[in-house]
Amino acid sequence: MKTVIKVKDLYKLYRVGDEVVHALDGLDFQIYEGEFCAIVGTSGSGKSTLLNMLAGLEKPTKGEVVIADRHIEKLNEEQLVAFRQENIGFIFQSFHLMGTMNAVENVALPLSFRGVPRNVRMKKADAMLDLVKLGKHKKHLPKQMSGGQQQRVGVARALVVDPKIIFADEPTGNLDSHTSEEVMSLMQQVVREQKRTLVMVTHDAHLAEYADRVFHIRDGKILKIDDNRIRTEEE
Ligand SMILES: Nc1ncnc2c1ncn2[C@@H]1O[C@H](COP(=O)(O)OP(=O)(O)OP(=O)(O)O)[C@@H](O)[C@H]1O
Repeated sequence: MKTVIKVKDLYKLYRVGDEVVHALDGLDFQIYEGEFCAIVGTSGSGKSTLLNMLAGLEKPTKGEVVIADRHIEKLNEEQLVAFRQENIGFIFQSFHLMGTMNAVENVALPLSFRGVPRNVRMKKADAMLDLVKLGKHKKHLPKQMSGGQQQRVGVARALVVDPKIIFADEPTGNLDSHTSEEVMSLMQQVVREQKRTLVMVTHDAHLAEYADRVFHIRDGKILKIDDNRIRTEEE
């Protein structure tokens, strides 16, 4: 199996007044190509800090984050922007869709930042919306769609740039439990079909069951890593 993300001896400390918070307290792990990994923990356990380190949004205090053979912690801002554009798709809790653009236009947006011609953009966005089963809602504005449909647009938008890795931060945090399950199973399916690597952060241990592997994090440390694939095979 090919390693896509390698985290080595990772620390992030924050100083708050006289106190030092160990947000990440010595993490070591690898994520392999094609895996769906969930990082699970309660509020304040360090999930968002970890995702920020992986995406290069913050610098670690110590340690290494190697993604697709690049040392993320050593890149400057300009290199990081280029790296993210080339390798990473994001799915956000609050969808982050443009209210004045319809579904296809929203999905096509990341391609316009890369200078892809309009007809190619629209064709790709169209295909992605079919993939997330929103074929009938292509011309709908975000406000004309349900929360679950809006997040499916978010999933399509993350995939449209052919990213090696997708990061999702509480992607179903604003959805009811039934819709959350639908979005999770869609993400699971497209990640498998398209052989993407997906790293999702959630506080919900039940939703984490959709992942291939579950990293349990507490006080900035990994307590254990569960492999759901082994269990599924045994069942
Ligand atoms: N910028 C910061 N300055 C100081 N402390 C911080 C900062 N960011 C995070 N922390 C602290 O680091 C720890 C981990 O925070 P983090 O946001 O990663 O947790 P989380 O698991 O994502 O929580 P939640 O589920 O509530 O978002 C917490 O104790 C938090 O208070």
